[in-house]
Amino acid sequence: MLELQNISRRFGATQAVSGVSLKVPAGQMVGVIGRSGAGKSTLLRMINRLTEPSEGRILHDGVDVTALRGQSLRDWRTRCGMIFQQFNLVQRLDVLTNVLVGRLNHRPGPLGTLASLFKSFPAEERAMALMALDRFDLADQALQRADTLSGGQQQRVAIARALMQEPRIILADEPIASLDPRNARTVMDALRDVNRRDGITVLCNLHHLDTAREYCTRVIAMQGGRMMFDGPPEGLTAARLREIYGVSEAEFNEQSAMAHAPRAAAEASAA
Ligand SMILES: Nc1ncnc2c1ncn2[C@@H]1O[C@H](COP(=O)(O)OP(=O)(O)OP(=O)(O)O)[C@@H](O)[C@H]1O
Repeated sequence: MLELQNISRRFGATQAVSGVSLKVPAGQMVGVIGRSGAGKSTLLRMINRLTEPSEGRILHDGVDVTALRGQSLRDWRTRCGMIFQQFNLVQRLDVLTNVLVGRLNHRPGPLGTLASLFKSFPAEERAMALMALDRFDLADQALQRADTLSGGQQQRVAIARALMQEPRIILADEPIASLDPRNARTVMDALRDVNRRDGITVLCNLHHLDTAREYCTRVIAMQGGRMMFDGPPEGLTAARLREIYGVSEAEFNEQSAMAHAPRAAAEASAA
């Protein structure tokens, strides 16, 4: 169980997240929706402590995550895989090595350079990485450079890399905001697969309510740093959505798409 107790974060005069409390039982797939600037990224980043909360506590299975330091904080970050909008792969390295990078936190001692590392991964870790790639139909691309893949493929490599951490939770920060609809679907399918087959809790920032509705059993709607709704997607009716955002669902989706239009367009032309 992941529990956020009255979590807030300020950046100067900006209240990015304001007094959010929620409990997420293990194995849920939760969609966090909201417009650009609503506080979605800050909320997720506080969970693995990439961003420090200004106030409040985060507990995981009773452990106070907000108090962790040093190795125990690194261990917590290993248990919380993070997926970013821009994939964050090492572009010049091959796909398999990128996936193996997810294993680095599991080994003590100095790391050496990434390129020279490959040979030092034990055969079982290399097999584990290949299986993770195969599961997302990427085994044939294992030895290609990461920058030769489409955005959807790169994001699935990032999910495979996160799986190598053997996480309990995956935090996906706008994982499909840069992708065209076809690639977006393959990435959401991959996240659903790790949620259902591996029982990994998934928290996923999304712009479109229809994606949350299709993939998530629980939706959290953020607006101005506050959590305005927390419940099953069918509870977020047209009337409730208008109450929160002052617009229809079509207008909400359109505004969200426009906020990320340049990135999505660049991705579509690169694919
Ligand atoms: N490091 C930072 N320094 C200053 N302000 C920040 C920082 N990170 C976020 N903010 C501000 O906090 C607010 C919430 O930002 P956040 O990125 O969490 O929103 P979001 O809902 O994820 O938006 P988007 O969909 O555009 O990613 C915004 O006003 C943003 O400008």
